Amino acid sequence: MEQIVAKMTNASKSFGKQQVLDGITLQLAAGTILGLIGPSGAGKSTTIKCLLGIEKLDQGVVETFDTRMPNRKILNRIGYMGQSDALYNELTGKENLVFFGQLMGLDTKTLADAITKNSQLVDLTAALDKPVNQYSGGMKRRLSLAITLLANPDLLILDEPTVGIDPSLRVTIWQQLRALANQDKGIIVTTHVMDEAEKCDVIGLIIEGHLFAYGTPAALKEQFHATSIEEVFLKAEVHQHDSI
Ligand SMILES: Nc1ncnc2c1ncn2[C@@H]1O[C@H](COP(=O)(O)OP(=O)(O)OP(=O)(O)O)[C@@H](O)[C@H]1O
Repeated sequence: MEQIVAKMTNASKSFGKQQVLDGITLQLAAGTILGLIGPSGAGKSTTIKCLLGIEKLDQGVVETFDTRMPNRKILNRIGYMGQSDALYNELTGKENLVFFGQLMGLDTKTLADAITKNSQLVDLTAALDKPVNQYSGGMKRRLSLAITLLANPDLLILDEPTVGIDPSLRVTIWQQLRALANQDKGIIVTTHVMDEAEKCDVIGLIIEGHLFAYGTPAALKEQFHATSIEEVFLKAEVHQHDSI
């Protein structure tokens, strides 16, 4: 039976008078990648912040690893990479990796191995001794991703992980995400890149706080009579505006 790693049921959330999430229900199975797509401001980041317990739902339930969130004990099984890079700019890339790895409680040997492996993955090995304030935006993004992967979490939640990363490295990173999924990790990714969405097992299309469409890329293309997820996205936006 498939193991459900994260589950959100009937989630609603407002900021002041603005309803940002309206009755969102979705789930993530171990070994799969769920991609959240939608226009800017649709509610993707808020959805994942609610999954993590960083934001509190007004209504609905979130469970990860069969535990109702928020729950601190579960957090060490989750790797989260937000949209802004929370890095120490005065420290080098390596010092950042060591600092965050120690915070995660990794022992010296495990941490050293994880730093070697994940720095290679994001192609930062040669830049590890530079201070982060000399990094480009894409390099900071890659360092954040390496930090997120250090503790080998069972659930990865990545908010636009490939922004500022060039196409060839994007391909490598997606190959690695697929390899992690093949090791039974659950992965949630938000993206504005539609060919990345095509690589997901399941896509959730969020428009104005509603889960407007949800299913495999093939199912969504069939539902919208589209040949690509980009076309699904464009048609869905038109549908949404017609229905207002
Ligand atoms: N802490 C907050 N306080 C007030 N409003 C917020 C807060 N966080 C998000 N919002 C609003 O909620 C809406 C959804 O934001 P969210 O960041 O979830 O969108 P998104 O789909 O991730 O957008 P993007 O693709 O641009 O990252 C937006 O209108 C945003 O301005």
